[in-house]
Amino acid sequence: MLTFKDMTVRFAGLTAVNKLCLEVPQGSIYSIIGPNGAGKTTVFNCVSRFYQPTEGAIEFEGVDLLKYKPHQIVEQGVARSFQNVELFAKMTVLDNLLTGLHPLLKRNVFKIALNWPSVLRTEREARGKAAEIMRILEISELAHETVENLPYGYQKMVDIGRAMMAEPRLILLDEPVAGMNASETEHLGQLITRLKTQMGMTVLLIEHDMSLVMKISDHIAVMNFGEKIAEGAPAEVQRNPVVVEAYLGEVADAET
Ligand SMILES: Nc1ncnc2c1ncn2[C@@H]1O[C@H](COP(=O)(O)OP(=O)(O)OP(=O)(O)O)[C@@H](O)[C@H]1O
Repeated sequence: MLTFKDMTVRFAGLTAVNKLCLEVPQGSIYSIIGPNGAGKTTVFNCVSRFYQPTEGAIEFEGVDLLKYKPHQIVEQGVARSFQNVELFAKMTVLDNLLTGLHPLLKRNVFKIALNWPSVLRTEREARGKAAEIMRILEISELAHETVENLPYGYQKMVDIGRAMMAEPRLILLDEPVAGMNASETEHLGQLITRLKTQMGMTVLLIEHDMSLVMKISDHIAVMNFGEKIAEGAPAEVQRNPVVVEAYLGEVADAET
């Protein structure tokens, strides 16, 4: 579904990502792990088109993704959550979710000007969709709460809910459980699995919580210093000595 072909990203003298090749299969939870500064978020920023790779290609469903601008990506079926929650803090949960549709609605501006009943229908449908997503996230009772008043774990949920609003076929989640406690992590892990199994989305995940990654991923790519150093199913990656040395050493030691 998503293919990286020899993608390199350089910032001045620094090579953040070096000749990366990845193939993300449709319908999978595909995780990218690696130490801080390995290049994971840079990969996301290329997919969401905030960064332009220096070399190489990204294809989504066989189409060159690099020809699109950031605001066109949602229309192509790709949405993302952010490492640091980036919501409208003074707005309600419901209104934040509705902003997730904004990139899709924008192009209908003439329709909006000329056809008021259809706009009302669109708004009704949008609210219906937001209600459905809040139900899935189990945050319906928070619909009219101002986001800045919510605990961090709930803000993360809203951030993901906003990405879900566009019904993407591919959703990028950047450290979704960072800052969450164990039960919030468990809950969100189940939700991420449901994005795949019930909603048919493909999930590209960056996450430092190794027990979550090992539990929910179908496939894991490991990066270090901008390079892919290993990939495979969770069990394969977990026992790969190169990975253990680069990243999982402490986790493996702790578990044995
Ligand atoms: N806009 C930028 N300008 C210059 N350097 C950058 C930029 N974005 C990222 N980098 C550098 O690229 C490297 C990879 O950073 P990146 O954020 O992709 O790593 P990461 O694996 O996501 O790390 P973390 O797990 O800490 O989020 C780092 O050395 C970082 O400082």
